[in-house]
Amino acid sequence: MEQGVFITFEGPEGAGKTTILNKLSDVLKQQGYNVLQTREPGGISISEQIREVLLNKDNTAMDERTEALLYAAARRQHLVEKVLPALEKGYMVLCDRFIDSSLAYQGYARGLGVDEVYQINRFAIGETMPNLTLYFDLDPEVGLARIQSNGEREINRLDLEKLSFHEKVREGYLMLVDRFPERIKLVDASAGVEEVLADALMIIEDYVRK
Ligand SMILES: Nc1ncnc2c1ncn2[C@@H]1O[C@H](COP(=O)(O)OP(=O)(O)OP(=O)(O)O)[C@@H](O)[C@H]1O
Ligand SMILES: Cc1cn([C@H]2C[C@H](O)[C@@H](COP(=O)(O)O)O2)c(=O)[nH]c1=O
Repeated sequence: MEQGVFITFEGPEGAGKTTILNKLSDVLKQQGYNVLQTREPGGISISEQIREVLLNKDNTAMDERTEALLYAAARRQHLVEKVLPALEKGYMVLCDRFIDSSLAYQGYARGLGVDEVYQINRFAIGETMPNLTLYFDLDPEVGLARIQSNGEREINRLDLEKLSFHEKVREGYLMLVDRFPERIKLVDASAGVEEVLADALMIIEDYVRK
């Protein structure tokens, strides 16, 4: 059977990844694709349990390397239990965050080192990298304000980091866009939802047409 396509969605807090992912899923299903929508950290029971530990606001004592290792562990389990079987069945897998989150948040913003964090993730994911990554670029102040005005979105441990941390996350992502221009495509997430959706859809359609 034909191998599927693995597409990941990245960006700082409140950039609109989940909003656009939900809409893209519907559009792509209507176009006839078998779509699996999932997220990191989480997506399956073990990884959702790790997510609770990672994002719990009370876990202020969490060491930075512990954090990086827990994200990688959640990623491994999610990959083998959910993502790889779907790709083997030919699905288009749309995943809210993947390795680039670890590179931007733990590697760059926490200062653990992008190459070091890449190495522990290679142990977790082996050769599996996304075919395509959409990076939703937004001023973190705007993203955090969006989250605060959304009454349904719980504020988590990472959201509570200083603005300077979130600015470094964005810097980290922009560095990754420069480093992997073939795989990572930038979407201007400051536009309205319909415009962002159209841009994201165009990037995916361009990719699958090739
Ligand atoms: N283009 C947009 N313009 C204005 N508001 C938006 C836009 N996209 C999403 N929002 C709103 O911003 C908030 C955050 O959106 P969403 O949850 O999709 O972001 P996210 O990138 O998944 O965030 P996080 O990764 O931090 O959970 C929501 O209230 C959503 O309705
Ligand atoms: C996968 C991954 C995620 N993070 C951070 C990014 C966010 O602050 C949270 C996840 O919350 P979301 O509402 O689902 O976006 O976790 C990270 O720091 N490192 C990672 O690898």
